[in-house]
Amino acid sequence: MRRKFIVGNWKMNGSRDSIHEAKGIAEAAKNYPSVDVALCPPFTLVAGFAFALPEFSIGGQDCHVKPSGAFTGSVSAAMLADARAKLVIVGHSERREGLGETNDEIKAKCEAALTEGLRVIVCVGEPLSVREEGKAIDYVLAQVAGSLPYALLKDPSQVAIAYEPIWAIGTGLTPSSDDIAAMHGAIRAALGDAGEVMAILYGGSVNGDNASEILHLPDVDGALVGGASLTADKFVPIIAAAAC
Ligand SMILES: O=C[C@H](O)COP(=O)(O)O
Repeated sequence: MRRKFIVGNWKMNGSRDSIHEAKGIAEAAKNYPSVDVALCPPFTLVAGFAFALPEFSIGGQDCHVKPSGAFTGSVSAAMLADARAKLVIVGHSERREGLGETNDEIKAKCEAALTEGLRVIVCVGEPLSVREEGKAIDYVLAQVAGSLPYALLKDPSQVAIAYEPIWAIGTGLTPSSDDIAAMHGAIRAALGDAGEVMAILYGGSVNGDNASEILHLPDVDGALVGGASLTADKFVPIIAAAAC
């Protein structure tokens, strides 16, 4: 049985003072031991949060493919591990679409992260035009096939897929329950044996009101939450919904 996994992606939000929210979330998460909870703040806060909350999972939002070198502005998986991060998000659509990241780059980042002992969340998701053309499942399965480092998948539980339809991110829109279940089922089937243990998360406008319905759909093992993860009062109800 796969454990529910709820991950907060703070994107480019938060300051050192936000440790109060992170502590509130980490403290409340102890009340839901059946749920794995993690927070991915901006790079500047990773080490501070991770050292302040050693029992809790703090992660990065991206990593470079190389461990070190002349790559101005980049942070490696080895650096995240050194900062006591336990996981990293790769391939978020804000990087795929916004910065032109390719499946090959995302696969290499995934390999780098696994090599450093980090759990990896690989994001996939279709733009609205693809959904409207009726090609969303084919599009997402191609991203899954192209982004996962199958050769390195000795322990598939170290990898999670986050299905995030781009048009649902930060918009208040979500796919129908049937559409979410159909996509997650298709991803599960495509993963073969690895799909037995690999978590498949849903992301895109998850909040305290819709979390329970989404998290109890077939093949939905958790959520990647943006805006509603920034404060304990909004994020904790989503963790609680995963526990029920
Ligand atoms: O990584 C998180 C997702 O992009 C979802 O963001 P959102 O919950 O603000 O829609």
